[in-house]
Amino acid sequence: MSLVEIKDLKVHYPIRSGFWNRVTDSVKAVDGITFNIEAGETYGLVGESGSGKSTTGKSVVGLEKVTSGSILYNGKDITKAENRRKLDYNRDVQMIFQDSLSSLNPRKRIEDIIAEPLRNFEHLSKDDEKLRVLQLLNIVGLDADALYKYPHQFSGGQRQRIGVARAVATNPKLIIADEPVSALDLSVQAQVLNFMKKIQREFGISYLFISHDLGVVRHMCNNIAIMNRGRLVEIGTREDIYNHPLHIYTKRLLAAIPETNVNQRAAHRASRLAVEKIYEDQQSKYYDEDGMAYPLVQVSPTHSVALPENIAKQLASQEGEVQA
Ligand SMILES: Nc1ncnc2c1ncn2[C@@H]1O[C@H](COP(=O)(O)OP(=O)(O)OP(=O)(O)O)[C@@H](O)[C@H]1O
Repeated sequence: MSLVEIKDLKVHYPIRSGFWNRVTDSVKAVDGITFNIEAGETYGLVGESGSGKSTTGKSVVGLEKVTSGSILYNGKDITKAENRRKLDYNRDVQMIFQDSLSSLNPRKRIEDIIAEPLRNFEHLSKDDEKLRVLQLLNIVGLDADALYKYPHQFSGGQRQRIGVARAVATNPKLIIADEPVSALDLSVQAQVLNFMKKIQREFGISYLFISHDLGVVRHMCNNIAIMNRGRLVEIGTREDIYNHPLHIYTKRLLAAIPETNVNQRAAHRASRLAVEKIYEDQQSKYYDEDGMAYPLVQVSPTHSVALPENIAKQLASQEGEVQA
């Protein structure tokens, strides 16, 4: 059994219009996605803005009402509030947000911000609580003088590390990290990601790592799902996605990773243009008549792509993949 099993999850937002404010349509933010997260792994959920990643993340933490489908945590469906209560789910599953300035209360000192989940769930003595907060600050590489400061007195990278410390305070099993480093400079990104990895090793945490950037996800994730307009277009291991991408949408995301090596820039630009040309010429091959992704088809034990079966198998064999 996987730690988390997401099965045919749908989150549709009603659109109301007219004098009677009736529901006339819906935004299919998440439209039938299925994937599993194993204990101790980092699972990447990647797609452009608006593809439904945050809605998925919020559904897993229980912040979003699910339209249909299930989210099993240790085998229990946590889309039902009574199961969340029974399982101590709010303690076991935490979230790290992209924007640390607005997700950390500006009027509270760091000591109180990090202690908040402890106060909700652990009920420690004042001394034990302070000791625990100091340990957590230490884990994310911050000094004791941070205790009495406010969020605005820190850099973006430091604030994100405070967000990580707060998220791990209750020893969670799963952390939903929604674009945790997108707002940071490249050098600071690496620092925060390293802290997240260190904490994962120490505490055996699983991450659902949400990002629009396949470049960031590469060094973090064992398995990756690519999301496009509420559906999954490709699922695979890191090797499958980076070395044998099959869907044009995945190839476009890969081509969008900035090239840092100056000598490679011309070649990188040429391959990006080539991918864009394939996208323009062959879009209809990759999407159904409504412009939506097809259901996923398995092409190897670890790799699935959203294409008609014959095309999926043909592309996979061109890539030299073992067929399921
Ligand atoms: N509360 C809401 N009511 C109506 N539509 C919503 C709501 N929340 C999200 N949406 C819509 O659902 C779709 C998916 O949004 P979501 O925020 O999950 O995407 P995302 O991939 O996380 O993008 P971003 O990285 O920009 O947040 C978008 O079209 C968005 O406008």
